[in-house]
Amino acid sequence: MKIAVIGIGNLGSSIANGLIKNNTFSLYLSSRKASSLEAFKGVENVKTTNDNAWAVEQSDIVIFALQPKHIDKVLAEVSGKITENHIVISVAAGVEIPRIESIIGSDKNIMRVMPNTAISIGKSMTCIAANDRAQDKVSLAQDIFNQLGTTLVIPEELIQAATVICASGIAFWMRLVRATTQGAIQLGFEAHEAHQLATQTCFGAASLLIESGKHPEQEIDRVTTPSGCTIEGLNAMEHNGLSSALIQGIVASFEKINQIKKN
Ligand SMILES: NC(=O)C1=CN([C@@H]2O[C@H](COP(=O)(O)OP(=O)(O)OC[C@H]3O[C@@H](n4cnc5c(N)ncnc54)[C@H](OP(=O)(O)O)[C@@H]3O)[C@@H](O)[C@H]2O)C=CC1
Ligand SMILES: O=C(O)[C@@H]1CCC=N1
Repeated sequence: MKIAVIGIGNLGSSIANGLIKNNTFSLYLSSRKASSLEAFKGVENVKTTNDNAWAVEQSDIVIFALQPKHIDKVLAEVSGKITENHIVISVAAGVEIPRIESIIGSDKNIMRVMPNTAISIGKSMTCIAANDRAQDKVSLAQDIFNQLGTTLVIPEELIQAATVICASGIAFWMRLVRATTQGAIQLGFEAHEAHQLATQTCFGAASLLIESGKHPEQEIDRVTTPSGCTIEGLNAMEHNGLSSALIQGIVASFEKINQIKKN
């Protein structure tokens, strides 16, 4: 399978790194600046270029990892090279399938895929939506992205919400980890120890929920000793608006992505 990634920035490089670790794909990485491609020079099964059209011509699947403000121009530039056999994947936040179809044609296989930066280590939560033409190609996309984490196929209307929860979500969880680290340092741990305690506890909490399939409150009930320190801490956090702040942040992020969609 030959995969082109157009735009080797934060997400494009994460996708490339995930695909390289997998070691079953031939990759064509295209970006404007030589510095964006430097880290991939000489890597086995990887070709780098600043010629987007060439990368499209070489590949079966093309992933456009461009900012919303750049994607229309690049799609128009390579449109003539996109065939009915290509699978065109956009990860651009807020850029809807009809907008892509209006540039390259609705007779093309088009998907909006929303991974997160954990794709670089094969741990992405990736949501996938496809246009009518590409419905029979969705399982192929799932096969690829399942090798880079976990996938969920969703209707396109939910991709904006998935972007907030899964893609922006990485930043939200990082901030919670950082705050926990700051708390641990205040309680007496060295910074590196605090980081280890926070990240491993976060990992343990997520793993417990994934492996048990339980609701978070069931696991919380097992930790909260009556009159104990956990419920004291949880209630203080809620009095200060922890759940409310998170939900408001998610909604604010969703409102913003819907503005990007209109631009
Ligand atoms: N970052 C994230 O976690 C996530 C991002 N997204 C979406 O992915 C997209 C990319 O985001 P992100 O990686 O953060 O953005 P970046 O700005 O880091 O990367 C975009 C890259 O596109 C390249 N580029 C711009 N114009 C061209 C062109 N004409 N030809 C080839 N390459 C070009 C730039 O490369 P150069 O530097 O070489 O000029 C730049 O590095 C956005 O639409 C974003 O909404 C979605 C989910 C998660
Ligand atoms: O912040 C953004 O707009 C992009 C989309 C999700 C993650 N990064």
